[in-house]
Amino acid sequence: MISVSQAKAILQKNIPPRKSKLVPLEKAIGLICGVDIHSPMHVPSFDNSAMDGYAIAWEARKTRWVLEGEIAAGAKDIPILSTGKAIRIFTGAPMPDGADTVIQQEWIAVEGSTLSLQSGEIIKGMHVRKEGTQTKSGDIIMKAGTAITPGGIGLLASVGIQHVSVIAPPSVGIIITGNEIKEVGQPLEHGEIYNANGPLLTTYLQQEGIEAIECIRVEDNPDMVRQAINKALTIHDLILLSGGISVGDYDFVKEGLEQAGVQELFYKIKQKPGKPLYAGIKDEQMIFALPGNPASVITCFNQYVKPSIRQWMGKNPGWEPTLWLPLNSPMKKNPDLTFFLKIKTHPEEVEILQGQESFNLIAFSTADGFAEIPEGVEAMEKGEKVGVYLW
Ligand SMILES: Nc1nc2c(c(=O)[nH]1)N[C@H]1C(S)=C(S)[C@@H](COP(=O)(O)OP(=O)(O)OC[C@H]3O[C@@H](n4cnc5c(N)ncnc54)[C@H](O)[C@@H]3O)O[C@H]1N2
Ligand code: MOO
Repeated sequence: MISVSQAKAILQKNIPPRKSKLVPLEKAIGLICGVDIHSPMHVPSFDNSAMDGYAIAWEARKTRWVLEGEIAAGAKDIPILSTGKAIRIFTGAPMPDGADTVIQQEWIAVEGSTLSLQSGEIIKGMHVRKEGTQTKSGDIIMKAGTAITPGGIGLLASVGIQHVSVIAPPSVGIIITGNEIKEVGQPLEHGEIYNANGPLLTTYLQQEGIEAIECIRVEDNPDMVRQAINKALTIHDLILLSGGISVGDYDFVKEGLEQAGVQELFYKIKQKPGKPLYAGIKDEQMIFALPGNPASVITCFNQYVKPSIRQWMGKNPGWEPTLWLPLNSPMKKNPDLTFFLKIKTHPEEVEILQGQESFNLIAFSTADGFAEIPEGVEAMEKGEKVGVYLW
């Protein structure tokens, strides 16, 4: 069996190569920009007013103008400014030829068609947003590797970009094994349980920005498990299996993966929960067989699958704890294993929640992360700091 850090190091070295794809702008949120993006236009694309006020040609010590005409935002017929005159103008409206300065209306008194300056010092060029001052056509406006935010989408939309090349999220096939599993909505017979792993894995993947998810169920039958694996390998980049990876007589996942030509990266980690985790690769595909207990699935997903996906997608993977906080109670454990404990964080401390068994999901109603208690540690005192992974 390998340690948690060895398993993570193996995964980090074996993430398949990235692929890129073109997506509509509104689908790019949360994804990583795949190439440097150049602006196809100047921004602003025309000189325009930054204020509601009056467009003038600046002259030293001039304080009176004759008003003629107006220009609203979006106006098509733009008058030319005559010498000594002013044109009424609004924020975002194109500047008229002949004008170089805008005076905000609060500084001006209007009497008939005469404008007089009441206060303020007019600086040549003030309140004019000049063409190309934000961005020149051809400038790089977003670098490859940037996480695309709503603000970034606004920037790209502002230069008329409709599609953006991003690092493609992997397409994922989930295979849920188990004769005892029923879907929510079906009646349960004695000995049966509801499928928790399918919905939790699907929604974890959705949170990572993955839309191409197929989730199927197979019985604990070696031929059916093998066929499901082979089919998933023809379609998906990432395959997640739930259950059937331990040593029972009805655990057929490992042999199914071997028969499908998957190369094992590791099997079994010195950890609790999730000890019998399997990871493998085939061509440019990655495969995880997650131990069926739901809390083991959640732990293994968060510790190994999620960081692998994030690294694959060019994001910050989060292989290590993000926070160190003191325990609010002492704890004891088996020193041969790393423990991942469901926790609730409080402003200054960590609470270890009740129900740490691998079958027990109750802690997830309040948990906001895991604490990692490393291999080698047998006991911890109240107040000792633990590494925390928040969801
Ligand atoms: N003799 C040994 N037995 C077991 C060992 C061991 O080392 N020696 N390891 C235990 C550990 S640790 C784990 S974890 C489990 C992993 O078992 P499998 O991956 O083979 O999973 P299953 O046996 O199929 O299921 C385990 C458990 O989880 C429930 N389950 C399965 N799928 C779902 C689902 N989709 N939704 C909700 N619950 C699910 C299933 O009913 C079982 O109770 O092996 C131990 N045994
Ligand atoms: O390792 Mo298992 O996931 O503890 O029950």
